[in-house]
Amino acid sequence: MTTIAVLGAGKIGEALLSGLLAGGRTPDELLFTERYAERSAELTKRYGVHAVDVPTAAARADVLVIAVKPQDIEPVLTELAPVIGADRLVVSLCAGLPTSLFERMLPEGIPVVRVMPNTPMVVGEAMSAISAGKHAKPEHLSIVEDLLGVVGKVVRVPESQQDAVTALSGSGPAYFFYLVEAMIDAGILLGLPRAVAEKLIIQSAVGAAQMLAQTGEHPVTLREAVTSPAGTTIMAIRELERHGVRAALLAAIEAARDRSVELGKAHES
Ligand SMILES: NC(=O)C1=CN([C@@H]2O[C@H](COP(=O)(O)OP(=O)(O)OC[C@H]3O[C@@H](n4cnc5c(N)ncnc54)[C@H](O)[C@@H]3O)[C@@H](O)[C@H]2O)C=CC1
Ligand SMILES: O=C(O)[C@@H]1CCC=N1
Repeated sequence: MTTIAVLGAGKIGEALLSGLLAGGRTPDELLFTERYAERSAELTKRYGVHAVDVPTAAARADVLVIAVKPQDIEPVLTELAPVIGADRLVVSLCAGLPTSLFERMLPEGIPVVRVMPNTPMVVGEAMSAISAGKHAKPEHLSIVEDLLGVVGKVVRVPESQQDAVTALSGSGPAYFFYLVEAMIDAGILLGLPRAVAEKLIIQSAVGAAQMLAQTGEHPVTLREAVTSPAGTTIMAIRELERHGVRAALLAAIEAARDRSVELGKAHES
């Protein structure tokens, strides 16, 4: 039985714990550490998973998943370094932080796998990209693939691509939520009751996502099928182009990539 400890059970840490439980893991295979006692109590009540301190997590868990904010990484690694055994696997979910930071702060030879997941983990639909650090072997990548395969899809990427991945799929759900929020507002503008607008847009988003996932058709083909000559859709597309929505997305995702690079640089020695 592989025991997994999540160090820092905030939004993504909780998403992982709940996704693993929904995927068939039992609470006794999972542990977490948390800075705030109130948060620990809340998670234990909700999931039956126990909060421990870092030495206990290092002693009992085979896989230590680090899910604190990048800005909070150093105290966690300082606490972990003296207590971690050589047979443990460290998995970082932290945006921007290179595996070299973990390798530098932890004892020599500890395998580290960098992961960029996303929050659809809570419904078993995460997209996670994984990269091996210098001491991580193919079997370590396989362990992480098996672990995250329970909560969604997993791809392997070179670590040099992780900042781009972070901007695309790590932050990606937020862009879709933003779009949905704006489209619901448009429904309100057109006089629909909020509940109706929400239902229309959420189901349209689910349907469109399922079509993308299941048909294998290119998004352009799917969009063209909705866009009738001199119809309604092309009038909306013209406005989206006029307002530079495509260019805004390119610039937005580039800015997210740049921020990921910057978060990593803040911890360079
Ligand atoms: N939220 C998201 O959609 C995603 C987040 N990530 C990454 O996951 C990490 C966590 O992000 P969130 O969950 O959004 O942040 P969060 O702030 O919700 O969670 C971080 C948790 O770590 C705890 N913490 C901080 N220092 C600690 C310490 N020394 N010991 C124990 N617990 C400690 C905090 O109390 C908090 O509950 C970040 O590095 C972020 O880049 C990655 C992919 C997606
Ligand atoms: O916004 C952030 O920094 C984190 C990383 C990817 C998604 N959320």
